[in-house]
Amino acid sequence: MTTEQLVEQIRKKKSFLCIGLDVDLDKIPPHLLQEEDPIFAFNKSIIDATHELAVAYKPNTAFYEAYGLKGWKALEKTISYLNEKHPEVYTIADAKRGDIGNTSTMYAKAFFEDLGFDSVTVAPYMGKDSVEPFLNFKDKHTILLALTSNLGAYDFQTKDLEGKTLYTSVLEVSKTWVNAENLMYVIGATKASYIGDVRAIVPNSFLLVPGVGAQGGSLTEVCKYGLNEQVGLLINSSRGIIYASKGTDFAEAAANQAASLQQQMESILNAG
Ligand SMILES: O=c1ccn([C@@H]2O[C@H](COP(=O)(O)O)[C@@H](O)[C@H]2O)c(=O)[nH]1
Repeated sequence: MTTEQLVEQIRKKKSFLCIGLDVDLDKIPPHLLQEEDPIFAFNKSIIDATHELAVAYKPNTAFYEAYGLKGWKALEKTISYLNEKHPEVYTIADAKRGDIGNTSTMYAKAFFEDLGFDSVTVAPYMGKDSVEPFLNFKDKHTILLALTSNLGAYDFQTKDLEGKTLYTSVLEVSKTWVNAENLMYVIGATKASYIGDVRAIVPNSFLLVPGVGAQGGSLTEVCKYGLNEQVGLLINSSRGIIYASKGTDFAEAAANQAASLQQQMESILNAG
C-alpha cells in the first residue's frame, strides 16, 4: 500500500488507530480453544468487529512464533484474511528484524512477498546495509525502531553519541539512505515529550506509536506535537483493545474500546 492510500483511509475513517493482534492463548475467551485454529478464530472476530474503526492491524510475530508451526499458520491465515476481505487496511508485521544484507533480503521477502504485509518493523542497530534491502521493495514500508516505549529505551537510545542522542542519529542518518521515502519510525507513546524533537528531524514521516492503553501513554500528548499535514501517526493499542473481555462478548467489547479511541481521534482531527 502506498502512503497516499494509507492517508486516504485515515481521512475516510477519521481514524489513525492500529490494532495490535498479540494473541496469547491464556488470555483469549476459553470457548475459542475448542476451535480448530483458536488464534485465527480470535483474530477473525476481532477484525470483523473493528475494521471500520481502525486503519491498520499489527500482529506481533512473537505471539505466533511462540506457538511454532500452528502459530505461523495462524499468522498466514490472518494476513491472508486481511488482504482478501479487508484490502483497504494497512498491515504491519511487528517482527523487529535486521541482519547483514543478504539475510535482511530474505526477511524482507518473507514478510513482503510470501506473507504479503505492507510493512515490517526493523531494528536499526546493524546500520544502513542491514536496512536498505527492506527499503528496495516498492509500495512497502520499513518501520525503524527509533525511540521505543519501554524503560530500556533510556539505556541506549537517549544516550549521547558525539553530541546527539542515539535515537536522533537513527532518524538523521536513516533519512539519507536510498529509498528513505519508504521509512516510518517507531516512537513510543510513553516518550511523548520527545515527539517535538522527532518532528523537527522527520516532519513528514509516519510514526508508529505503540504504548497507549496498557503501557499508559497518552493519545492527546502524542497528538499535540506528533500530527502533521498527512496526520502522520498510527497509534497502536493491543491488549487494551483485544482483551477488553474474556467472555463471549469479547469482539463487541474490543469494538467498544476501539470506538472510544477512534472517537477521540476524530475529535482531535476535527479540532486541528
Ligand atoms: O517501542 C515499542 C515497540 C513495539 N511495541 C509493541 O507494540 C505492542 C504494544 O502492545 P500493548 O498491549 O498495547 O502494550 C506490542 O506488540 C509491543 O511488542 C511496543 O510496545 N513498544
